[in-house]
Amino acid sequence: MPRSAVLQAPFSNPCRPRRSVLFMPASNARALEKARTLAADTLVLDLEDAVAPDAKDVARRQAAEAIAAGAFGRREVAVRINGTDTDWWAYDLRAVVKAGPDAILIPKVEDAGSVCLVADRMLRRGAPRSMALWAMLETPRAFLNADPIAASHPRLACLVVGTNDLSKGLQARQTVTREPVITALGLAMLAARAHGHAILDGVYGAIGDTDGLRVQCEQARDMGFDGKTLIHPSQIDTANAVFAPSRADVEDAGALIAAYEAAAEEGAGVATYRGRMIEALHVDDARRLIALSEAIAAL
Ligand SMILES: CC(C)(COP(=O)(O)OP(=O)(O)OC[C@H]1O[C@@H](n2cnc3c(N)ncnc32)[C@H](O)[C@@H]1OP(=O)(O)O)[C@@H](O)C(=O)NCCC(=O)NCCSC(=O)C[C@H](O)C(=O)O
Ligand SMILES: [Mg+2]
Repeated sequence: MPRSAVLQAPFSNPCRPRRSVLFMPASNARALEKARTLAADTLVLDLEDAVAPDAKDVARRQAAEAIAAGAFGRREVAVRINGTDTDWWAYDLRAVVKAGPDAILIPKVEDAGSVCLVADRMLRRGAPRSMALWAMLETPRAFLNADPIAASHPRLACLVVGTNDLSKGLQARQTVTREPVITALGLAMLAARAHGHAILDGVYGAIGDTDGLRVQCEQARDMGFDGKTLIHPSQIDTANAVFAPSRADVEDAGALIAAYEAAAEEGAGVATYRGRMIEALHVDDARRLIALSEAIAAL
């Protein structure tokens, strides 16, 4: 590959910040209304586990009405439908696809077939090409099948890890630092990036524990996750701060690019910057970081 191509190599989802991805039960009209005022990058209107069986009809209707009414500004809006092992998911799609969410999130995906099943039904319901499909990995089998799931369909754009259901399935304890699920997080991360997808971390259930939330956000950011799924508005600021490049990060990235370009002018393919070896790959990463920072600023 010529060096110019390396320097401008594409990277996954360069311009869509997903630092904070807030779930809310679509049966909760107050939460749907409040979401329009919150600083979350993405909203997930839940039709699945946060909605009681008796409230599924109301939730579907409210989700569709809220999306059709709009006023979500630049926030991305996804709908989590019920799993393909239920009687509800097809009704969910029938209600919400025509309202035009940005994405449909399928919970408890265990194989490529269920992604294709939902994708086919979305097509039949008239979903535009721009409507993405996201898949939640939440069971031991899902993480073992992460690669075929990630490769399953061109509409698939994002993986989301469900660490509550995973911990249940593993009979693992939920700890702040997550050693019991770190292998699964790594498998999901490998599969997402191998196929150019975004990837979001699981929720942190201790709503008042900002320190614990920050630890998990920093861990996820360092692993490469794009952001964290959240359950309460009080968690948004922490996720937004941790997953955004700092001003110092952006300045450092700009200086690194300048140092590399100066060395490249001299015909070198490798240089040193602040005592570190830098190559074209570091320039790609610096460009990604700057692009993310600019996209956040544009919000
Ligand atoms: C957990 C909650 C039920 C708590 O609700 P509540 O008691 O109403 O909280 P507060 O009184 O502190 O709320 C303060 C105000 O904020 C609004 N609010 C609260 N939560 C949300 C929200 N998620 N989105 C939007 N707005 C929200 C309240 O309405 C109050 O507003 P105001 O009237 O102005 O005072 C509740 O937070 C909640 O339902 N959270 C989301 C639960 C959910 O969606 N769960 C599903 C996702 S979890 C998951 O996916 C796990 C995964 O599957 C896995 O396996 O790991
Ligand atoms: Mg779950």
